[in-house]
Amino acid sequence: MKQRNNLFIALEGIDGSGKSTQTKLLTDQLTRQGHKVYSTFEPTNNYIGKLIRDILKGNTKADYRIIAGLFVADRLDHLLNEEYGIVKKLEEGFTVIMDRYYFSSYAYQGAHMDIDWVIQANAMSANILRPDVNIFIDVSPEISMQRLHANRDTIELFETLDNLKLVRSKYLEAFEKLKAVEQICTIDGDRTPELIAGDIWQKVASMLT
Ligand SMILES: Nc1ncnc2c1ncn2[C@@H]1O[C@H](COP(=O)(O)OP(=O)(O)OP(=O)(O)O)[C@@H](O)[C@H]1O
Ligand SMILES: Cc1cn([C@H]2C[C@H](O)[C@@H](COP(=O)(O)O)O2)c(=O)[nH]c1=O
Repeated sequence: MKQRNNLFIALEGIDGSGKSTQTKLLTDQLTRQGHKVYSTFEPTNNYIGKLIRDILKGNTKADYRIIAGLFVADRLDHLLNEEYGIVKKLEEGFTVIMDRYYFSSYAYQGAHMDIDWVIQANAMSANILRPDVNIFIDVSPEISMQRLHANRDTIELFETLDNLKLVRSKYLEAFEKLKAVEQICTIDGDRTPELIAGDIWQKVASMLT
């Protein structure tokens, strides 16, 4: 197994699976251990990400193919931007934690169009940077919907029970298709944040020098 001091970690899961919660817990843990950490997310808050969020809220209408293309463009900017790009952050020695990366496109856009097309459309990002590990927080869609309704006033475009069931199945399909080239670690997310964080830390610690 590759052991390095700064890693590129992608956290994946359906809406409400606890990615933001676990990003924070992992950031705190790594920081306590003396690592420089850059935590970030997709869709970004930059110019393309803002347009995507407008579409997700229902304020702007767009065809699914256009949404898929916007995620690809947002991702390339997120990788390559000279100011905030992840490639630069890794070169500077940061461990980068991503709340969603290209497996989110495979699962969410793959739920509405040919998954192989979505994988092809993201090939440039995969060639630039493949995560050292994709951590999939696997939560049942029913639990995830309960969490979203308990904690949010608004529900976005993809956040229905039927869609989240479909998205979860597309994550599993994408992992199966790409298991030869991707590092995938599945964590049972139907538990307390502390237990989930413990398992994530065990995986990450095993990859550090
Ligand atoms: N293991 C857990 N058990 C119970 N509640 C949780 C757990 N993890 C997170 N939550 C709560 O569920 C809600 C969603 O969590 P969080 O925002 O971390 O998920 P997310 O995957 O980032 O969501 P989204 O994809 O919608 O941004 C939050 O209110 C959070 O406090
Ligand atoms: C990166 C990415 C995200 N999405 C979807 C998944 C969520 O429903 C929204 C917003 O993400 P958040 O974590 O809830 O803030 O965007 C997607 O469809 N495709 C993607 O590539």
